[in-house]
Amino acid sequence: MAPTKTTGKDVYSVILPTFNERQNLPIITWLLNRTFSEQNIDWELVIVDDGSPDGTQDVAAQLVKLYAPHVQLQTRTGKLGLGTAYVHGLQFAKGNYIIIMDADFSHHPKFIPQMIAKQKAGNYDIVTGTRYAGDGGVYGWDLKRKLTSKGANIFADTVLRPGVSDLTGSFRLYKRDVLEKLFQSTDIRGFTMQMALAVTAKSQGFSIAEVPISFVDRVYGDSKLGGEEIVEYAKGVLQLWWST
Ligand SMILES: Nc1nc2c(ncn2[C@@H]2O[C@H](COP(=O)(O)OP(=O)(O)O[C@H]3O[C@H](CO)[C@@H](O)[C@H](O)[C@@H]3O)[C@@H](O)[C@H]2O)c(=O)[nH]1
Repeated sequence: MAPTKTTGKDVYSVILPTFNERQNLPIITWLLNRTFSEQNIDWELVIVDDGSPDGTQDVAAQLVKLYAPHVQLQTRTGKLGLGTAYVHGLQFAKGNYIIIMDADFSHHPKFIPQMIAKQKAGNYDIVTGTRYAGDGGVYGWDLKRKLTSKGANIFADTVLRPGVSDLTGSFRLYKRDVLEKLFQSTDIRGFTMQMALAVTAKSQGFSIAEVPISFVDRVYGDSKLGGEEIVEYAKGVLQLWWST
């Protein structure tokens, strides 16, 4: 892909929440470095680790040295959840654009230049990766997980009508000030937060563009999504329906 045109002052901060990602972290960091370097884009990586027992923080500390000054490690004690990890990471991020993604390659860095180009083309407030439009897709999930994800999107779309094809996906590019406003506007966190941020953004008039992505299930480690999160999600949809 041809290099993406940025203003020269733009800095992209990737916030990467990690819990037990020791095996994935070196490769995702290498891929991010390669992607941004090839495009000559100013970037940083903010790893937010919640005391992973598998030694993720030791690996991250090595990466901080190896990729200096691009990588920083922020730690919290105990597993405090995906949503609050983004909020925590944003306090330390220096970029005027924020990218949030997973550490396990389900979100491949190769889509980042397309997301940046899309944002620039329309000066969008948010660009979201979508598995459910264009040539986007999901690979490697069993039927139960596919139905859960699709069902969660259909449920929220039917109740809230936000016009975003992938409400639960978390591979997104935000203008920093927009993300800050959204964090202040909704207190919904956890896995439900992606949906809450998109719905709140739409209700506040922010523009959202989409880039189709291939979501590939993780090879190393386990998903942290459980029944509790699914119940929380349903509650979150109804809470937003009531409040918007
Ligand atoms: N710091 C921190 N990180 C966490 C925590 N829980 C999960 N993570 C990190 O958050 C990312 C996503 O977690 P997974 O457990 O791999 O998520 P998933 O089940 O594959 O869910 C994906 O799909 C969902 C539905 O489409 C998405 O909503 C979700 O954001 C994610 O993309 C990974 O980098 C993981 O290490 C936590 O409590 N704390």
